[in-house]
Amino acid sequence: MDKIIVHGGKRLSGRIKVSGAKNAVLPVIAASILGAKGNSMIDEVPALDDVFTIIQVLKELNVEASFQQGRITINATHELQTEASYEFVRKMRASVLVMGPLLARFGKAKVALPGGCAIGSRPIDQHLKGFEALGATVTLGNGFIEAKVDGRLQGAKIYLDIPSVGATENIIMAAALAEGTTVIENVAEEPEIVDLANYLNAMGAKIRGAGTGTIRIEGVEELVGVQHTVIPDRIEAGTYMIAAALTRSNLFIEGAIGHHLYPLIAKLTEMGVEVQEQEDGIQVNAEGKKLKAVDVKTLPHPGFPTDLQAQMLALLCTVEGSSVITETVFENRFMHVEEFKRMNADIKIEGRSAFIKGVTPFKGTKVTATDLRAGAALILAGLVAEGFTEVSGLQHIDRGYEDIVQKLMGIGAQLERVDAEGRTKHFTVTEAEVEKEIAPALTAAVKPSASFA
Ligand SMILES: CC(=O)N[C@H]1[C@@H](OP(=O)(O)OP(=O)(O)OC[C@H]2O[C@@H](n3ccc(=O)[nH]c3=O)[C@H](O)[C@@H]2O)O[C@H](CO)[C@@H](O)[C@@H]1O
Ligand SMILES: C=C(OP(=O)(O)O)C(=O)O
Repeated sequence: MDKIIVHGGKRLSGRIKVSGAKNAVLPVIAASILGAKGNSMIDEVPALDDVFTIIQVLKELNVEASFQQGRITINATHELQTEASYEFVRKMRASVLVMGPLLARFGKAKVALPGGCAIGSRPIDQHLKGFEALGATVTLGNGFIEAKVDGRLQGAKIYLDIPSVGATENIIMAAALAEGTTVIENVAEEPEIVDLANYLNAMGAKIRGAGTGTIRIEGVEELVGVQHTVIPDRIEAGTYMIAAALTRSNLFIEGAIGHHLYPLIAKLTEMGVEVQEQEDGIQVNAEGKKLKAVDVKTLPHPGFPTDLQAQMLALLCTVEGSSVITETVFENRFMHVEEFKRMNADIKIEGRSAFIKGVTPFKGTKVTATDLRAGAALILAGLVAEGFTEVSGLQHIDRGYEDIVQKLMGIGAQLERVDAEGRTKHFTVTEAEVEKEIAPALTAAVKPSASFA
């Protein structure tokens, strides 16, 4: 298995470019299933394992999809299969997002039950409650969930118990083709929901209120494929903003949108980091600054994102004093704490809170990414650690960070990716490599992994 070896102690400087958002592109690709006419063309698509997985899911459904030069072209105009196998849902929970579009367009969808994962049990009851409210019959058995409706789904009033991102996405995709009006209350307000609604509206849907707590959808009879450019990845951007703070550097995060990152900007500012929003990105300057300890509580947007919790924890270890991070979104998202302790961190977990005592002089050692963001956070800690930090578990990082090694090297970090024999892997995911490495994987009907490993 590959590893990333980070040589700590290098000051970072310059510009780092943000890729298209993983969490926006996945629902957008799933929504392309709704295009009964024409091709969908999705631009700024990052070359990530999760993207390759969702393309494989679509191919399994008989959708035509190709990925070239950051653009995915999708044709879903013909009759499709309506079953998504465990193979893919197990690999990536977001595969469950094909359920709403399949149910809306073909009146049936069967998707493997996702099961638990490293950050929590992650049920999908709110998705299913939404489908049922729209008139579908939902049954569970043999590890699958099946939803069926005779004729069209019917518009309904739905209240989500939790503002779930996935449930909001699945239900708006289903309701887009329902007969009549659907009003969903207590929905997720994340920027990725707005991006999905913009894409669906361009396809011909009538969705209002995305980005607020209530979404109203007038169902239409048909949607057509269109071009759409995915928003920049606010979590990747936030990870690099935290990298600037953690290494006490001055970095420009190209493409980052301030409006999507206010909870992080507020915390960094509170800590004493200089953050300046500019037209084409965000400047983050922590050079020569003595940063302050702060408390952080993760919440649904516009609260502090759980997907930046591990990275923030790494940063707070480098600050003098006591900080508390409270994780309210996922019940088990502190698995990385044990790995940070291996690097010398002084952290105690009590219930849903991590009590951090700084300053930690991080020491390089062997650590394992327990999930995607934990992996990125360990790399960040490695940037300031004494000696070498060897991060394994890269299958998590490959799900969500495009070219992380090359990008960090571009701003002065010293790190490399090595294979099991210790040979350096020099690659940027160039278009040629996407074609060479990924295209064959996409043509295989079912392939366990499309990673580079
Ligand atoms: C692909 C994608 O976009 N993933 C993001 C999405 O995940 P995802 O859409 O899975 O996250 P949700 O917003 O659905 O989950 C939030 C919380 O609600 C619970 N829940 C969710 C649905 C449900 O039916 N019942 C239920 O109890 C979950 O277990 C969790 O505790 O939002 C999360 C919260 O911002 C992010 O961490 C993920 O990166
Ligand atoms: C938790 C994440 O993703 P997913 O919902 O796909 O597991 C994430 O992006 O940090």
